Amino acid sequence: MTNNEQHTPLLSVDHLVTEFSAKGNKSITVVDDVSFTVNPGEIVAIVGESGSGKSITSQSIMGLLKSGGSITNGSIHYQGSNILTLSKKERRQLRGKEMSMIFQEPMSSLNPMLRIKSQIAEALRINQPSKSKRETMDNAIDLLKQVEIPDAEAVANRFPHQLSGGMRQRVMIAIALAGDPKLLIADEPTTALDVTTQAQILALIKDLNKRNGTGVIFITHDLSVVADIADRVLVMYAGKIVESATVYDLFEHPQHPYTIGLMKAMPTLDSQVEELEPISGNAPNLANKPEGCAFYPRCPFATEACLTAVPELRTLEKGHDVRCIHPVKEGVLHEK
Ligand SMILES: Nc1ncnc2c1ncn2[C@@H]1O[C@H](COP(=O)(O)OP(=O)(O)OP(=O)(O)O)[C@@H](O)[C@H]1O
Repeated sequence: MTNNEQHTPLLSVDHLVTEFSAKGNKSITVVDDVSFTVNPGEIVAIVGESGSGKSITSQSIMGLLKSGGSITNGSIHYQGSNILTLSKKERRQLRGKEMSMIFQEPMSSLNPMLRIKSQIAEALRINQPSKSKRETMDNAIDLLKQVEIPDAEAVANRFPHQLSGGMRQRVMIAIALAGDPKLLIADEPTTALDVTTQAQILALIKDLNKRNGTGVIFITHDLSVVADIADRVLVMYAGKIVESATVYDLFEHPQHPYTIGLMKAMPTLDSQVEELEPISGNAPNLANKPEGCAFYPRCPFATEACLTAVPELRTLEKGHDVRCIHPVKEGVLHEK
């Protein structure tokens, strides 16, 4: 038994189901029986194409589902307590202090009318209302330094539009760190950034994770980002986890045809554009999913059985789960 397993996980999501309902329409299940844990100091990546349910999983954890969305089954335990039983006020207190989130486009979360220092101070005051104005401002500058903003004092006096995309994302991370959270959810935080800035932000998140022992859920559609940052990976397809493994196992021994497809579509430093193979077809319409395996219509290895068999998530070896009746390990994959 490893050290991590002896302790209660920081976060434990069990059989989570989240649905959306629109007036007069049947409700649509967008997160379907999702279970995973995050330990302190661990970075868990959730990867999958657009619409696979990554963001709704994180919004369910944060208690930030938009209207029409609701959790209809399962539990979410934070440090051993089911947070789904908390009041709205208690959930609000948890956000910002215990768990924080950063998004793809910082501009939509920052107030364009307020200087950076005031926005960080506002986040600090929620958690430390008794601190003097001077102390709060000093803490705000410290946070900007922690996220490696050069000339923090000058940046503190600027407005969001005066900063580059990378600097704005650093400011968002500083705001997310104001309550000293133990869990950070990063939803595609580097997608809008150029490659160099992306690498700097990833390095910063890794550094904060190692230095403060923060558990991180990192959401992305980009496997090269996963390879760079994650300890463990959950691959999502049509609302379900289809593969879950350590980052090493996932890249060395991918088991699910969807994961293999994502890898073939992933550019590497020495790959030629013509070698890349996008996965054929489109992700299914969640209101009208195929009957058996949801990946069946796009799967180059599918057999008759996949048309009707609904695959369970099963453990192939310790720490490596797959939702496929023909995983690579069992040696039955033959491309059609
Ligand atoms: N407010 C909403 N009402 C109805 N359906 C929604 C709503 N928000 C999201 N969905 C549906 O939930 C599914 C999962 O969406 P989600 O945003 O979690 O996907 P994602 O994997 O994060 O994709 P992306 O990378 O594009 O953000 C999608 O099919 C989407 O259409």
